Amino acid sequence: MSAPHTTTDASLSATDAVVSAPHTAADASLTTTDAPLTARVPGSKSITNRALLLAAAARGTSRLRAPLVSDDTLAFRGALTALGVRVEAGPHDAFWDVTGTGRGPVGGGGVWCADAGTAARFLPPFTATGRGTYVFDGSAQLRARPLRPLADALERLGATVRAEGDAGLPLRVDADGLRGGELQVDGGLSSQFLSGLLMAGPLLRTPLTVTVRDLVSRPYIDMTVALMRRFGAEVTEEAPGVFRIGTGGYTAVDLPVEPDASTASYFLAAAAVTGRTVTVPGLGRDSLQGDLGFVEVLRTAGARVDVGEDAVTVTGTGRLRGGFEVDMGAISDTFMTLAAIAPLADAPITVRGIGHARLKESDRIAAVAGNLAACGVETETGPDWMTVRPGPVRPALIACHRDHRIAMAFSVLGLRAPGLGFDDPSCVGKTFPGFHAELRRLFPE
Ligand SMILES: O=C(O)C1=C[C@@H](OP(=O)(O)O)[C@@H](O)[C@H](O)C1
Ligand SMILES: C=C(OP(=O)(O)O)C(=O)O
Repeated sequence: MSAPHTTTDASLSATDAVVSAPHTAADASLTTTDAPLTARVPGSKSITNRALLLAAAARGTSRLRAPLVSDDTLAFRGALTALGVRVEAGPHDAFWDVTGTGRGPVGGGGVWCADAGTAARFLPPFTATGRGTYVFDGSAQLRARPLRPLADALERLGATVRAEGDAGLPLRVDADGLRGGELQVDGGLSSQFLSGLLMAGPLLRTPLTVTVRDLVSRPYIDMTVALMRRFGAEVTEEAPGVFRIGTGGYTAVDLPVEPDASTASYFLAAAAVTGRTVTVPGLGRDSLQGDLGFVEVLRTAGARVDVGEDAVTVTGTGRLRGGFEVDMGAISDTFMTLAAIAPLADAPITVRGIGHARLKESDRIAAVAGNLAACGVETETGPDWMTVRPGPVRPALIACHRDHRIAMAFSVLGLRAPGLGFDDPSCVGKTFPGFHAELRRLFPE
């Protein structure tokens, strides 16, 4: 399997799905003559939290350079610390040194996951490879998110798991190591179940073969496999969706963390709607993050896009083209970035394949539709799609639903639509506490 080039895969699926793109009005008031901007985008949440886990499971001390420092990664780090893993931060969090034991944790205890889906889905399999009783819990928001397919899979590998909530958390894991063998897992609600099981694989007593059905968010699995290999694991995809993992464990590494591609989507979309040029350094064509494929959607919408070796640049062309449909199932964290700016386009835009986005920090289809309605924008929605019609955007109070991406996506719309307020702007801290300051630095009022 050629793991690292997920960006290309995601971008192909984004552009392939385009069915039509007729164009009409351009906004002549926008120009591209202003100075190019460079966005300071912090580290990838998904890479930081995977690297924390893999380093905790590895033999030796790993150095994670430029990790993301945000609510989600601090929750993940705190949970590992509670499990007895040593994490030492360098000056200004320039790096985190993580000392692993080469096996699962022992001793048991409570594990607080806060709002972090990655903590709730990656840490139970890790603890199950160790010994002791672990009780996982998190915020009311995280308690509402599904965990059952993961709990069932861990039971089949020999753990005793009790899910106390309707969906998942609180979750109790009685651990005494896991056996390998053949395992089937359903990936239709979230890819994170499979990522958690794959990462636990090298710590199992015998080799594991996992077959996944109905997988959403596939690029995150490619990221998981690529990082497992970086930490020395033997993992192969023997047939599409069939993964075999050897029992050789992990070895410590020195790992630079890329800037977060989902976070970059807001600044790149800002370029598209303002007619400016925005570059994000450190995100290039070899990125591990499928969400970089969002730029192909911006290209379809009329922006100029350059994905270079070590940077991505988007230039707005003064018009946002609509009149297309796009499947964003592989990169669903970025669908709100598109949907929030879609009223500015010259024709309707339809996003498909995003049913699983209803199971995140909020029901994201409903949250976007509700906020666009408050702005006087027409939408239509279905179980896994939404259409946004162009039209004037009136001032409104955006309901963030404690969802960082709702706040960030609608902030981009706010660059072109005056009078948007936010009921909970600080919820951006889940992945980028400095988001509003950075957007204001680049686009002063
Ligand atoms: O594995 C990961 O790091 C993630 C996978 C995705 O979730 P789903 O697989 O539930 O879509 C994504 O939405 C989330 O922000 C991070
Ligand atoms: C879905 C998200 O987070 P998680 O699943 O990691 O909580 C997200 O960051 O958009």
